[in-house]
Parts: sequence; C-alpha cells; structure tokens
Amino acid sequence: MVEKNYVVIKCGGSVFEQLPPSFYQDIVEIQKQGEWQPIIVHGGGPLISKLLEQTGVETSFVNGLRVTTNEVLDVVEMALSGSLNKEIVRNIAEADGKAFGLSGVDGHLLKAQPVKTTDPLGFVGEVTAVNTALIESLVEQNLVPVISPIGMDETGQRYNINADMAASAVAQSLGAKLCFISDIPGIYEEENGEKHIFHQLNEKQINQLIEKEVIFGGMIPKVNSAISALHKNVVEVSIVDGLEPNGLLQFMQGKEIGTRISLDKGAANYA
Ligand SMILES: Nc1ncnc2c1ncn2[C@@H]1O[C@H](COP(=O)(O)OP(=O)(O)O)[C@@H](O)[C@H]1O
Ligand SMILES: CC(=O)N[C@@H](CCC(=O)OP(=O)(O)O)C(=O)O
Repeated sequence: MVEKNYVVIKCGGSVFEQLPPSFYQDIVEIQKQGEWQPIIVHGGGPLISKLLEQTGVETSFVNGLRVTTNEVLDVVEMALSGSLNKEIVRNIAEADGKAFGLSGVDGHLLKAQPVKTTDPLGFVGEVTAVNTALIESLVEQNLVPVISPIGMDETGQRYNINADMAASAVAQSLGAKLCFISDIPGIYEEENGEKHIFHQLNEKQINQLIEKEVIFGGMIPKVNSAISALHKNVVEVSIVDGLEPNGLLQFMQGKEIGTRISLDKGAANYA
C-alpha cells in the first residue's frame, strides 16, 4: 500500500448550510493534487437540535457535549448518518469527486466507550480505536471517506460522539494533519465590540482563555480535541473559516488563515 499524508477535515454543523461550493471543489482538488488525502468527519449539531425541537424532545449541553438519552440517539443517528452524511457525498459528487459515506458504526470504524466525565451525559461516547485499515482501503479506491461520528462498543451499543473529538481520534490514528472548518474566522476575543483573531495559540493560552470564558460552548470540545491530538501523533491543528471562498485550499497551500494551535510555542498574535 502506498504511504499517504492524510488531512482530516472536520466540518461543523454550524457552517454546513453556508459552505460555498468552492469548499467541495477544494476537497476534490486537494485529492487530485495527490500530496494530501482528505478525510471528512462531519458534525450536525444544529440539525439535531432542530429535529429534537420538532419532535418535542428537550436537549441540553454540558461543556459543549449533548446529554444523550436513547430517544436523542435515534435523532442523532438519523440526522448525522442518514441526512447530512449523504448530503456531503452528493455535494462532493457535484464537484466531480467520489466520496464514500459511512458512520463510525459501519465496519466498526469507531470503537467507543462512555466518555469519561463527572457529569451524567447518557450515551455520549469517546473513541477507543479506529479501524484505519477500512479508511486506507477506501482511499486506495480513490474515494474520499465521509465519516459521521456515531461509535459502537463490542456489545453493539451505539454512542453519540462529539464530531470534534471523533475527528481528533481519526487524525491521531492516522498521524494526520487536522483542520476544523467552522463558521468563524478563527478563535477571537471581543474588545469594545471588535473581534481580535488569534492566529496562533498554545495550550497554556487556550487554558487561560477557557478560564476567562473567552472560549466557551462548542469551542471547548474543539480546542480540547486539538490539544489532545497534538499530544498524540498529530503534527498540525488549525481552525479554518469555512465561509472564506477557497479557504481550505489556501490553508493547505500554507496561507495563514484562521487559528493554528500548538503545544507550547507561538505567541497570542492578534490579527
Ligand atoms: N473565543 C471564541 N472564538 C470563536 N468562536 C467561539 C469562541 N468561543 C466560543 N465560540 C463559539 O464556538 C462556535 C463554534 O463551535 P460550534 O458551534 O460547536 O461549531 P461547529 O459546529 O463548527 O463545531 C462559534 O460559532 C462561536 O459561537
Ligand atoms: C456528544 C455530542 O455533543 N455530539 C454532537 C454530535 C454532532 C456534532 O458534534 O456536531 P457539531 O460539529 O456541529 O457541533 C451533538 O449531539 O450535537
């Protein structure tokens, strides 16, 4: 098997509806160029919340993680593995590419266990192992894997996995570059109504920003997943603005776009 450089692209639900067509064209272009093999892990939090609201099921989050009952799990799986996963596959087809959509349940792609936390979150999982051979075999067939973040344990119990955490685990298992696509130009701090973007942040600075509540909500699992990835086999993690036309391609070509996260070096540079 040919050695590949992988880039795991996590596509957040918050940006999904607003992504320009260039996003999918960029994915296809990156694959065509051959230096990097893209793998998509996607979220879909807003669609899950909308469907839960429509069905009258209450939903709540603890530190960015959705409390997940069995009833919630049904909706999570329907939204992520059913609806959004196939929409991404179709969007890549429209951009002239070939993708293969699967969830972490398929082929035991994401082995999971209950997430370690002091809060009772129900069926929220964390990844314990990734079936990298399955990913490699899809890539060998020139397919872009599109992964929805539902995991399963050996008994067949499914778990709702935060997509940032799932992307981080996939990147760790492949020693990949990790790129979070979101609806923001990077991590920022607001001062007198003005947003200052941090182009570089290290672990210590991130922890300070969480403490100051400058980083909150869905950004918490994202930065924690970034740090955990950097500690384990991932060389580079960035948060990239999905709304910027050709932002992903520019980022892959080395342009400083969004926020790059590192373990120790890198000052808190404002834009
Ligand atoms: N310091 C921060 N800088 C930028 N965004 C932040 C920050 N803290 C919290 N956020 C929030 O995090 C959101 C991105 O996380 P989330 O909604 O989970 O996105 P996604 O669906 O892309 O994973 C942003 O839309 C913003 O509201
Ligand atoms: C446990 C947990 O919180 N799971 C997430 C899975 C989807 C997700 O992570 O979507 P985004 O990337 O759009 O946030 C959820 O239920 O919303």
